[in-house]
Amino acid sequence: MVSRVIPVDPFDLVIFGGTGDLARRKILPGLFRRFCAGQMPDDARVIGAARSEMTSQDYRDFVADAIREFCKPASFDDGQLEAFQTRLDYVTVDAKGDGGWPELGKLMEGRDVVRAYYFSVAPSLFGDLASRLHKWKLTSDQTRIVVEKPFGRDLATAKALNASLAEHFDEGQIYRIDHYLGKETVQNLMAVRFGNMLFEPLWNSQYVDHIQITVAETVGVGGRGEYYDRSGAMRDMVQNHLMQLLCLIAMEPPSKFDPDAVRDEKLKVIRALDPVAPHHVVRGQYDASSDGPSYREAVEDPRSRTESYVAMKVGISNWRWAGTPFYLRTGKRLVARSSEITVVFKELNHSIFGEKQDHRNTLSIRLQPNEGITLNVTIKEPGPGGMRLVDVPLDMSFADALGADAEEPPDAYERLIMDVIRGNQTLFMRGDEVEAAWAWTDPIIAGWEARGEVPKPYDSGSAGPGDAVQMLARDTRVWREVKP
Ligand SMILES: NC(=O)C1=CN([C@@H]2O[C@H](COP(=O)(O)OP(=O)(O)OC[C@H]3O[C@@H](n4cnc5c(N)ncnc54)[C@H](OP(=O)(O)O)[C@@H]3O)[C@@H](O)[C@H]2O)C=CC1
Ligand SMILES: O=C1O[C@H](COP(=O)(O)O)[C@@H](O)[C@H](O)[C@H]1O
Repeated sequence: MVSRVIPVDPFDLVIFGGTGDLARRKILPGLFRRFCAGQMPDDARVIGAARSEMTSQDYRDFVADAIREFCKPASFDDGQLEAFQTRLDYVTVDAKGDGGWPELGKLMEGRDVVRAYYFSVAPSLFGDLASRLHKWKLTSDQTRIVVEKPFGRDLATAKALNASLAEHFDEGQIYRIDHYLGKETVQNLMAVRFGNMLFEPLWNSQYVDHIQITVAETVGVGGRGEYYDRSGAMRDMVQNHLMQLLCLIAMEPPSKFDPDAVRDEKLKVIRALDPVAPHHVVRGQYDASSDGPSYREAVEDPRSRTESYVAMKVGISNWRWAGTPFYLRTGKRLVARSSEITVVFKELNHSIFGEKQDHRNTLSIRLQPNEGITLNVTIKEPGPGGMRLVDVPLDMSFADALGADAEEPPDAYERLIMDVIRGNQTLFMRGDEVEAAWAWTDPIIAGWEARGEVPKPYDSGSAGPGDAVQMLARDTRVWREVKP
């Protein structure tokens, strides 16, 4: 397969928080992979910025260490790494003070290139960075800012953040990252829905019984306990990643694949979400196991009421989906790392084969691992046993289908950063979308707090709390098995 690398314009990318965890694990290795793929023009530079005192040479060494640690072994050679290092600079900058800003300005002076500022710092610094970029005249029409999650912790804080960014930047310059939108299969979801005749006519409550969205993780909260315990699965995963998946699966076809057409349709879905009744939500918290501490041990709070798991039944009140439930679940320390969306079609209303069997078509879109799509269809059981029906998968793994020599798809962060440089906002959240998502999430969280709800314990390495199974059983449905 011929590799298709679409070149981007020359750029200066300043990473505020260039020494942090996200920069080391995702942003810098991602940029290096794009460099190796030939997508970084000669006149493109990456500038790390943080409070730590270091020289540009120190930073080049720091980045090389990060790349050696987080890029797949043997996927590059030292020559490539040395060439990438020549594109790196570093400035000591304090987001809360004036130190370092003139030096940053000097470094960027006189360069007629795209300017992108990646805010990879704590959200409390986003407003400081925006106003100091403005104060030190480091912005122009060519400027873009990339804002990490979490984008607020509720509607009020998200509105305040939108307002503070809007003081200095137009909406067209603000790139709110949701890295799930950069995943290969998430974009494939749109290709499958809107690039085929086959599915769209059946994509509604007349033919779809229900839809399941699962994002299961094996990892716990790790070193991010302090942040996570203030957030929980609802704020950390549902309000953003699962909400985006729900939007893409449920939205109307946009008139074209452009940023506002797509984001308008997603917004309509969020605004059509029903309020969620308390008995349609299950919250869980993982227990200790032989290979790891309990949630409460991990966050060092023996009474924490924060959920590491949430499952919910969601309704969409619009013409297409009224009556079709969407079941969402996500959690940490589960049995497998497995993210998938499954569309479960209705049973046939009459069987000509004279036997009543539960045969349903399902379409599963696997996000990770083993990205691909499986369509379950009913056929005759092979052999002389008469007309007995059996369900078989039509399975397509993208890796197999595209061939062993297919180029490995860019990871979510590298794809999204290149979209920032290109000025393409399709895979980024618009301010009104984020606010609408919080407006739906806030009352659910407020209800838990008002009722003093304690999450249900679940075994690490399990599929989550039994109550989530009961929630579907009440609807005579079952969750898909969580398997790697
Ligand atoms: N890590 C992850 O997996 C994920 C992180 N995120 C988000 O990304 C952002 C960064 O997270 P993460 O990298 O984990 O955080 P870290 O705490 O690891 O890094 C924070 C960075 O900010 C710098 N910094 C802190 N204070 C200032 C300041 N006053 N002025 C300038 N720089 C400052 C730090 O460097 P120094 O101390 O030298 O100034 C460091 O480079 C956060 O918004 C987080 O929510 C989102 C998803 C996943
Ligand atoms: O944003 C986040 O996502 C990760 C899961 O991302 P994935 O790409 O590994 O599926 C999650 O672990 C983290 O808590 C959350 O902040």
